[in-house]
Amino acid sequence: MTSDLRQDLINAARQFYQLGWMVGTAGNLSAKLEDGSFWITASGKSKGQLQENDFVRVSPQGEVLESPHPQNRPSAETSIHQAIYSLFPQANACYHVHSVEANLVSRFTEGEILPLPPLEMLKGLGVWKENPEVVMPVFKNYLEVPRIAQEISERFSATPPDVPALLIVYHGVTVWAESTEKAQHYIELTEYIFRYIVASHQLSL
Ligand SMILES: CSC[C@@H](O)[C@@H](O)C(=O)COP(=O)(O)O
Ligand SMILES: [Zn+2]
Repeated sequence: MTSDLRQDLINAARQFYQLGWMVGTAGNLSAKLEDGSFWITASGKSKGQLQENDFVRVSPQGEVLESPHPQNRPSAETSIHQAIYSLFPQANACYHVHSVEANLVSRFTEGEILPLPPLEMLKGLGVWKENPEVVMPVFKNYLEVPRIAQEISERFSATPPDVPALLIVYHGVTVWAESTEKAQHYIELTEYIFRYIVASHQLSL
């Protein structure tokens, strides 16, 4: 069971790496187990060639429970995954990638939000509305990652997001879902929406 989930993360990371969304060790992926602990990519690993021992299993509080290599450290952004699993108990996977488009759309944010175009693809993110007017929450990219996690916890506790995704400005997107398969879809969908936004600005639409 645990090894299956890591295999899902390995396969997703390889695909995202090939798409240019996890180059130079960027990004981190995690999947939650039934006891609430989660496997997360160890910090600084090449995401195109992960192996099962390139992960760390951490508790919901962030303690390392299992580390197949003694030198493995949990992702530097583990606190964001912890915040997401704590805020959304139904989430079983949390994926974070860095695409060029996520950084380009950072230019089109309006304070704490990125307005999303009313695309059919939003249905894939759970938005079942005609001509939806929804936004993606945007967070500042503090050097101290726990500070980003704290702001995510505070804002989402007060106001649940329209979509299961958030953008850290000039950094990348994070999505969460009930399964690793859905988290992969959500990354593909958010990246599609980012490409659309970038293209529409290029066309001055
Ligand atoms: C290419 S550096 C990117 C990191 O600073 C970070 O943002 C990231 O996504 C990967 O950190 P990691 O600690 O490997 O999970
Ligand atoms: Zn990152």
